[in-house]
Amino acid sequence: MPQLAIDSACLPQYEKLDRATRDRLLAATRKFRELSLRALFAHPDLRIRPLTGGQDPRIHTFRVSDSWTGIMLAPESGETFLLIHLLPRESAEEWAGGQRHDVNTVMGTLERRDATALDRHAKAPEPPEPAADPHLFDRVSDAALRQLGIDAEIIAFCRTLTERAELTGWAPAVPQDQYDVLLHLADGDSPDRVMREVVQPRRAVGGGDVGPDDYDRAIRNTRHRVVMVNDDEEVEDVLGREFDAWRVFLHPKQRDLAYRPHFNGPAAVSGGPGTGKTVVALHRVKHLTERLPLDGRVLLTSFTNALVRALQRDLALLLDAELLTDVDVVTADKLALDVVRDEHPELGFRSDNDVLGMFANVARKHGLPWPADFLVQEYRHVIMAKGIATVDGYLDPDARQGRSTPLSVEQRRDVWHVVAETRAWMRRTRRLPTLELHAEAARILAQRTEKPYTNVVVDEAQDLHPAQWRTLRAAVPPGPDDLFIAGDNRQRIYDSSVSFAQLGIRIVGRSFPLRVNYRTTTEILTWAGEILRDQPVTELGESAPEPPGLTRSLLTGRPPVLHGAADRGSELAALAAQVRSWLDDGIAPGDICVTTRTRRLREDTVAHLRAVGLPAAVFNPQEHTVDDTEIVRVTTMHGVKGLEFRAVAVTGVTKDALPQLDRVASAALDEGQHAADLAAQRNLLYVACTRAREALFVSWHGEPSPFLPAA
Ligand SMILES: Nc1ncnc2c1ncn2[C@@H]1O[C@H](COP(=O)(O)OP(=O)(O)OP(=O)(O)O)[C@@H](O)[C@H]1O
Repeated sequence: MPQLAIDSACLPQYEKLDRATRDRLLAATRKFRELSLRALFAHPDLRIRPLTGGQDPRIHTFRVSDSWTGIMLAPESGETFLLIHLLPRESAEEWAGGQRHDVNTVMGTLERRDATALDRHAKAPEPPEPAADPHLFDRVSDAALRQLGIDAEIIAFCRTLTERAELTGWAPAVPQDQYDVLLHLADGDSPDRVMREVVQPRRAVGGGDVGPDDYDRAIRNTRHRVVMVNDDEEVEDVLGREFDAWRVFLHPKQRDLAYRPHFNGPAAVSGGPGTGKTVVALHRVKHLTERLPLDGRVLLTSFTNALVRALQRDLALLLDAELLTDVDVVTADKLALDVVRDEHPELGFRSDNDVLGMFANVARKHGLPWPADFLVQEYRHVIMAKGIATVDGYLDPDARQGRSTPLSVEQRRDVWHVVAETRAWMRRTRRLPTLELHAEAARILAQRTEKPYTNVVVDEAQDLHPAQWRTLRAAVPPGPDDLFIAGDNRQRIYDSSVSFAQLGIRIVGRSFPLRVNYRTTTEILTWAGEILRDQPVTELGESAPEPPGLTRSLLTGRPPVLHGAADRGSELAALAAQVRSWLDDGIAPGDICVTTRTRRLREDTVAHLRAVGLPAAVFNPQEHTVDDTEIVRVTTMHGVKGLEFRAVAVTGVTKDALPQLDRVASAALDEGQHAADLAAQRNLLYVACTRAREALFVSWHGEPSPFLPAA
């Protein structure tokens, strides 16, 4: 019986069909699965026709409705039909006539090219050019290109290119996997690296070569663009999910990481914004849950309540209801609170502001010279970060490694005294701040022989404090697949720095980068990348620099709009005009997000937008979900962490606000902390700007922030 596969190019087209046409398409796809080849080709309604004079004899068209045509690859010998595209009748034949499909025998994938356009290019007379002009791929030999799966036609084509932009302009015509190889080479990656990162992950499952005529196997191996469907439900499920393509079409590297049978210990996935780390984490949960022992449980955790709720929603799209019950999706803080409350139900929660006040009180009582800020930092970044439990531990010469303010032994004794007294006070009053809850949770979990989880998957890992990591580490027995960690140090916006090795999380040899951005246009990503110019990026959980490598987007669009206003009133007026213009362009209010530097400005901005008749509301990621489509959300820059919107306005990027110096430790107090706090604020601007999918508006009043890229 024939099999049916669907190319991802059909998804956005399906969105354009009305209900009746969708039903007709569904009925047609049923016939492709159920009828014999003879009956199919003779079917009067379907009117399957080969193209006359097309580039690819396997391409056929069929009738979906009077106005829509389906385009199908019907292999001569094989069993598998591939639905390639859905197009309005008047444009279908012209498009289909130019396309050709070939098996890439090196990667084992099925690729499509615009053969007519490439022919035309090959036959065009060479423009006169100076002989010495370098070509884009001069440094790569034909033999190396062949090994990377570039075929003769594309080798000849790429030898004519002199600039990257020429290559990207040809993206729709060049076979998709070969295009990816060429883009990596154009960005300076070595052939060895391209082999490792692009070619190998695409190679056929089960190994071995895929022959040039083995269309069936190539179709099955092209899982990043093609999905096999077995029944009506699956067809509808795939086609009706343009915005959830991540559920079905994983990048080969994403699939490799998510569905690798086992990692022999903790594994980490890093990569710039929008590279699909969350997507990989979700698929990893699917993989782990499907293999869970009878009494096993999986924990999926992220940073804020809003992110946790978004993960719950997305996981429900990926997992059967039965499997979902084996997964807890909660923040690390909620886990710690539950573990502690289990043993001490009476314990309450204490805010960080409260902690600052307590330190100030105790220091004053003892007449000590340090400001409360300094004591809180010593408590947070030394004592709690390193898990120091005794004065001797604190007096150890290595304890304060990385802190730049020297303290004599006597001074350390004084600091320890203040910290110990404050902590005792917290316990006496039965109200603990987050870090204390984690210390207690980790202690309780360490004593338990039965750990609550079989596997722990962590998203947005870059901002967790070592105390939070200790809870997560203690929640799962060490061993294969214990921790799967996704994060990006470019997006670290809080002040914690973490050494996985010191926390007993050994990821050496199991740390993998993702490099394709699926969210943001090249224009926005490139501009935002300049915010981090000269700022070295370290590897997740380590102090070593991240290996070099570009994050690239395959999307293109308009450059960011930058607006400098004379005063706050004019800035707000420009913001309102921008939001209105996005709404006029058909962007739904819920697809628009405005960020501000502080909470006070957030409230103020909402009030202004409402006053001019725009549907705006405050978004607080600890309280709200991200599903409301009726309002423009206004949130702080911290509040957009991990989220994305079609259009984002980043406001108040003013010299006095970024960096906000009252949130930066003074260099006199601790130089290292000063630099780390500044870096976190620079990252904050980067995070806010990289939430935009299509449109980014950045504004300030008075002098612009020094973090902004030079005009
Ligand atoms: N294979 C894929 N196919 C289609 N869309 C994808 C794929 N992978 C990721 N995406 C989409 O790209 C966007 C970014 O993905 P995701 O949120 O997982 O990235 P991230 O690396 O976690 O981002 P960030 O670090 O910026 O929070 C999402 O809209 C996601 O659905």
